[in-house]
Amino acid sequence: MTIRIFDSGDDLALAVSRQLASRVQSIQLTDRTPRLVLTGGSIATKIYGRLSAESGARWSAAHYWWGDERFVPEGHEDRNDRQAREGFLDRLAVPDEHIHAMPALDGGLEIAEAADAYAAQLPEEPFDVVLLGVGPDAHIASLFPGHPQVHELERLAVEVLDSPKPPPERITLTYPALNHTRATWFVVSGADKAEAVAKALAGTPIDEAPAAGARGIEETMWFLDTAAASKLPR
Ligand SMILES: O=C1O[C@H](COP(=O)(O)O)[C@@H](O)[C@H](O)[C@H]1O
Repeated sequence: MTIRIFDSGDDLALAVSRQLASRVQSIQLTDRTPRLVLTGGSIATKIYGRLSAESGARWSAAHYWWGDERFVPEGHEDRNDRQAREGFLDRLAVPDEHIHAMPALDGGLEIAEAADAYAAQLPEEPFDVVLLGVGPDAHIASLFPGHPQVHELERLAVEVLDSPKPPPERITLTYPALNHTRATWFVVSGADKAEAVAKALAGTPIDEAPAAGARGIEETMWFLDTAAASKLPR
């Protein structure tokens, strides 16, 4: 596991955008298609805004999934896919068939069916990078402390009906899907996340700190700003 600490959220976002571009580029140099899992959340907006066409990565040739999504109508401002489309997918001309968005409330499926439909769309091969924001309660994706979804080992995507953070209805990947990845990159900014980061890195049980349960097969990186890192032991 690697921890990188930056002076500010802006510095963190720039570093993650550069490292992601370089990872995508090196995968493409081996003639593989990069498979990336996106996150919602505040720092993700900054990262997406810094992804650029000049970086050397062919963003339009990569494929994108989500770690979680809010079960609201398509195009709703709470949708994590809208955030990513506005942040970079539209700007960098990523074709629709590469964007594997989770089903929406108005998509014609009940939420549990929608979760199963999404699970069926996941690749068999591992993801290349799973990006994860972390909430102040140490949640990742929509795996919340004390909620049964953290113990799901069979289904790859599940419904959440009572998210403590609005909106209440969501779909989330579970650990078996999130951890089927070469690399896991946590991206965390702000003093309100400091305790969550400290708990996760101390190996607190997943029931209390879901972030403690995510890891990549080859690499687990924590990108923190100094505020988010402020409760780590020296
Ligand atoms: O609700 C969510 O929250 C987390 C963290 O968001 P943040 O704004 O506190 O950084 C995010 O990772 C997740 O994708 C999202 O749906």
